[in-house]
This record gives sequence, structure tokens and C-alpha cells, in this order.
Amino acid sequence: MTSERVALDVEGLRMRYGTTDVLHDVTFHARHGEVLALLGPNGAGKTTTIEILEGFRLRSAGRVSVLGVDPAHADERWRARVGVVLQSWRDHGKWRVRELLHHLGTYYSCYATDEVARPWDPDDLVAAVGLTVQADQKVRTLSGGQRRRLDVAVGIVGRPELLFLDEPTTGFDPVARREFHELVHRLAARDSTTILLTTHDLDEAEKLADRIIVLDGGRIVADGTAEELAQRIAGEDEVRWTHAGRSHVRHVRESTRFVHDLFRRHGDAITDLEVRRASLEDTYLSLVRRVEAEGAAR
Ligand SMILES: Nc1ncnc2c1ncn2[C@@H]1O[C@H](COP(=O)(O)OP(=O)(O)OP(=O)(O)O)[C@@H](O)[C@H]1O
Repeated sequence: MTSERVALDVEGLRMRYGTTDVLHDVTFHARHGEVLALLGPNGAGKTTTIEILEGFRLRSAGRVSVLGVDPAHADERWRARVGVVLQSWRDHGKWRVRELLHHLGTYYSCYATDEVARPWDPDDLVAAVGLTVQADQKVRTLSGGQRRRLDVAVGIVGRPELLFLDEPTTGFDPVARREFHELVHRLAARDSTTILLTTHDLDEAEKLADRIIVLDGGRIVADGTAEELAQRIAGEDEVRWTHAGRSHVRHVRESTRFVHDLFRRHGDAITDLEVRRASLEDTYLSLVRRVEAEGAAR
């Protein structure tokens, strides 16, 4: 469920490491309850952006507001409203799963409000991330994918209003991935949690995100829904059909009109008609290649 209220507001964000600019004028926003995927090649600036929004890294310039607060000057009360799942987290090996979540949850109880009961009940939380069977196991005995599920549980134990997920499903098996996607949908739809995630899995971005932002070389090169980006960037749909026993394939910009003309000309003689819109992967690859070609031409 998305609302008009802005949860994330980033304008003219710049980051410089030494003498190298790695973010140039990055501007975007997210409404409450929106799921945003940040995509881009290695080194594009995704983690740097997320770390600035989390308040872990100080920006060089620009305006950033996260839940109405500048993360560079945020306090504990703000931190309790924000959940973070980092790329890797390797502590607390001796703790048992439920015990650890119960313990971490106690830090959030003083931030409970009339609207948000904090923390998440440990039994409900282990069930939500699919760790009920492992609830009494020591953390160090979990498999890689189970550890990642626990990372997600740690990130949401305080029932955050805004959740940052940096490559959340690395190491998940297909069942865990599907369950995680359902959890993200539930958090956004039922609890109106705003979610910003980075991923290299384009299928995952397409399934989860209301909106997709592509960063390349520290600049935003695309921002929109998967369909909008496909229309704007990849542009062409693939139409396949059979006529008089022969298979045909054409790539066209306006597939609805093309199919209409096809039927007007050949009527019922057309069989096996299939229209395939550009996937996010097609769109992403054509966008990144275009940006690289422009960079090489400069
Ligand atoms: N602490 C640092 N000091 C200097 N340069 C850094 C530092 N952290 C990141 N960089 C550089 O900033 C750029 C952006 O890095 P960042 O980690 O944000 O990219 P990313 O999009 O998250 O990449 P990946 O997909 O590989 O995780 C890279 O060129 C990287 O080398």
C-alpha cells in the first residue's frame, strides 16, 4: 500500500572519496509503503548511497531526508524506526536464534507507539522468516541461507517504518527466495513499510519493486516502473506467430497495432500468436550498454 507521504527524499546527493567523485547529483524519492529497487553494475554507487541514507556514511554534498530527518544528525529514536540488513553480518555465533531476536528486540520496546507495537514477537518473527525449526539452534550452526534469513529477522525485529536491504537474497535457495519475496510484499502491503533494496537479481527486482532506479557510474540513468523502463529503453516487443505452417518472429515498437494488422491481413490463418514484452533484464542490459557506449564516445 503506497501513500503520498514521502519517506525518502534525496536531492543533489554527491559523494567524493579523496579526489574521486562516486555519486554525482543523485536525486530520487520514495513514498511511504513503496518498494524501490536500486540496480546498477559493480561500483555504480549503490552501497555508498544506502550507507549515506542509513547514516553510516557522511555525504559530501546534497540534501537527504529519511522519514523527515537528516540521517547525518539522527538520534536513537530515528534509528529505531529504520531497519538495516547489511551485505554480511557474522556475530553472535553462540546465541540461539529465538534468544538473540528476543534480546535485540528489548532495545526497541521503549520506542513502541500506539500505532506500532515494538518489538516483533520472537516466535512470530522466526515464523515470518521461516526459521521456526531452527529457533533453538545456535547461530553458528545455521547454513548460509538460514543465516541470511536471520539477518533479515534482525533487520525487522524493531518493526521498522523503513527497511534497507542490501542484496538480501544472496545464498537463498528457490523456496527461501519465494518466501522472502512474500515477506517483503506483506511488509509493504500490510505494515506500509517503505523498502529500499539493492540486488543484482533482475527477476527479483521486477517481482518486488514498485519502482526501479538504475545507477551507473554514480549517476541515475533510469527511474520508473519496470513497464515504463521497458517502454522507454528497450522499446520493442517480440511478436511470434505461425502462418501457413511457417513460424515468424518480428521485433516491433507497437505490438498491439502490429497484431491488429496481422489479423486484418490473415485472419484465422494466424496461429500460435505470442507477444513478449522486454523483460527487465533486456531493458537493463540495453541501458547499461548504451551508457557504456556514450561513456566511450565522450
Ligand atoms: N571507502 C571507500 N574509499 C574509497 N572509495 C570507495 C570506498 N567505498 C567505495 N568506494 C568506491 O566507490 C565506488 C562505488 O562503490 P559502491 O560500493 O557504492 O558500489 P556498488 O554499486 O554498491 O557496487 P557492488 O555492486 O559491487 O556492491 C566504487 O568505485 C568504489 O571503488
